[in-house]
Amino acid sequence: MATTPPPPEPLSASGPGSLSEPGPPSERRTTVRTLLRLWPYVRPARTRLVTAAVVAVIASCVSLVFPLVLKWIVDGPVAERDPAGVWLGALYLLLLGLAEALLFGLRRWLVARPLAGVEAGMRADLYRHLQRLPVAFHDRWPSGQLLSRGTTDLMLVRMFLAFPLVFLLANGVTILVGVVIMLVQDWVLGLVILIPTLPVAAICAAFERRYSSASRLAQDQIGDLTTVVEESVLGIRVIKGFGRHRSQAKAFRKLSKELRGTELRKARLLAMIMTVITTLPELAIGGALVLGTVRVADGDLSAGTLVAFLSTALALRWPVESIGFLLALSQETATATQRYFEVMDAEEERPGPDRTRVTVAEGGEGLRFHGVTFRYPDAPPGSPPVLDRVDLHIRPGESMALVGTTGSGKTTLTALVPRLHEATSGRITLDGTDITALSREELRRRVSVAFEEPTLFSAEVAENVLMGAGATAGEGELERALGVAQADFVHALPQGSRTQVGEQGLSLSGGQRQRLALARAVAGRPDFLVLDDPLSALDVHTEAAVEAALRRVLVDTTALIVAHRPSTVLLADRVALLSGGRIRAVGTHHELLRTNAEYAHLMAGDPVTEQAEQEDQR
Ligand SMILES: Nc1ncnc2c1ncn2[C@@H]1O[C@H](COP(=O)(O)OP(=O)(O)OP(=O)(O)O)[C@@H](O)[C@H]1O
Repeated sequence: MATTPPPPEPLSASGPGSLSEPGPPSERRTTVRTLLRLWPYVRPARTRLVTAAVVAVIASCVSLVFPLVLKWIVDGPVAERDPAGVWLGALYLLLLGLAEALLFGLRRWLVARPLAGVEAGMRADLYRHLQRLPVAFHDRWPSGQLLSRGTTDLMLVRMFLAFPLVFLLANGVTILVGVVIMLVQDWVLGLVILIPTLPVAAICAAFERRYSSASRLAQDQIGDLTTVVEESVLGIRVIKGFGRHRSQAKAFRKLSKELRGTELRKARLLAMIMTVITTLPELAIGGALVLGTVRVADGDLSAGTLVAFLSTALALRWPVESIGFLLALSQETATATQRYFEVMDAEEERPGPDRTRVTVAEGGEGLRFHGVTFRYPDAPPGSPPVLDRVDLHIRPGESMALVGTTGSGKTTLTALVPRLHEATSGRITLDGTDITALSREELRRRVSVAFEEPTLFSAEVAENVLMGAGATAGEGELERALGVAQADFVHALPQGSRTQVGEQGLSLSGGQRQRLALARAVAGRPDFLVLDDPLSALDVHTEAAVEAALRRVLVDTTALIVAHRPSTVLLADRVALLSGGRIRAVGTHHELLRTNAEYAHLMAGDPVTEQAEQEDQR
């Protein structure tokens, strides 16, 4: 069975985001390696990115030429009182300024379009991958965590590629070139400027570790906040119905406050590193200024050299000061990348043997469970399996109702047929062929499902229904499916079957949505139909009409129908009782009523059952 790594503990302050614990060394080492995983996405944009980096380096280095022109003006035309020379110097400075501005503009233009493509490509891959991940993965991951990975995290990645990555390189080269220029101009003053290098490097390393933890926590908290917002919007009826605005708002405020706390912690760390990075070099520049002035007074140094030296040092202020900010953004991007790949690394559903297509023998032996055991991957260790060596045979063309108490595992059993979950052990066969030997495409073509909680997509009614049929299905199939599901109300909608149904079909009633989900299940004329209590939201008259139509459909379809109400049970040829993880009895409704006390108890109190019992007694 496919296993996926569990999601990080998003809300736990003692989880991977805790500032007090910088994380294991292996985790820290992976920062650069994590960023390198972006390479396949960045590859197509590499030429433009490299050109942009070169342009940024040239633009930064142009800023270092200003002090050299200044030195030339001070030691030359100014010392020689030559106004024409001063004007010429001013012209050089103007041209340099223009060149610098143009180069920065060019850099922006170079990266904007390809990086939007990188972000879009990564998002498309994430969406594609999410569609292929097993249901067990989606059971475990909160939707907000997935949403935030596909939005905020990817935006951070794009911003990093457009700005910090290029500037880390450009500013690094500028600092190196500037230091060399200063050392060449005067090595003593150059060494004074270099004094803060070691303490700044040590403080940067400590900052990086702490900031990494804080940014992980903040990004996970954004995911949790997104989950709460999403649940509140989807569950707005429950919230209003139960008057839970205040408690829901309180829960939101709590999470929001925690996120604010983490963001403030990040801001404090950033303020600390910015203070250090600004103060220590400023002190060194101050020291160099005092020493330089004394040496100019002693005649050991020309005034022009001191002006050029200090102008170079001042030109390096932005590249040096930006390091804290750039490191912070790099850390946030490493975290975003890590979060992105946590999802991308999760194992997809095994596709099944697509190439060696297995065809199911016609007129075979129906749907069969052979000693099927199932345990949810996240079930507590030692807990009994939900299904324990289930044996069940549904003959070809037969419809079998599955009954059992709430939580007995009916939904779980039905989910195994279309392989929404994989059986832990045992086999399920369709007309004698193991379902794991069929390609997913083939399996889902032959087996149709309708769930108790019907999900409709933001699309036309017709699109929602024909989703269950082949690509060539048209009006005929649509009308037939709507007829079977007794969904005539569709024709009364403003645009008939072309009416858009709202988000999750919320503009329709529960019963209307169930009927559309049922229509979707029968639209493709499947050989095997799995229905998880599909009529629960219908009134008795509509249910009776749907049942009559379904009975006609079920004549040549092998069906497994989860049922709670005897009226649904009566739709089936036979009934299977699921209890304690096993099939305890199989027979007709009336047989089981007579012979199985548990079944009789389960159905007790229902008018249909009571009527059947009275008939039996007569
Ligand atoms: N994703 C899951 N992870 C872990 N346990 C689960 C998961 N889904 C269901 N369960 C557990 O499996 C058991 C069977 O659930 P299932 O939904 O199959 O029951 P059911 O018979 O269909 O119930 P109902 O009649 O109420 O719909 C329950 O104890 C439930 O808590």
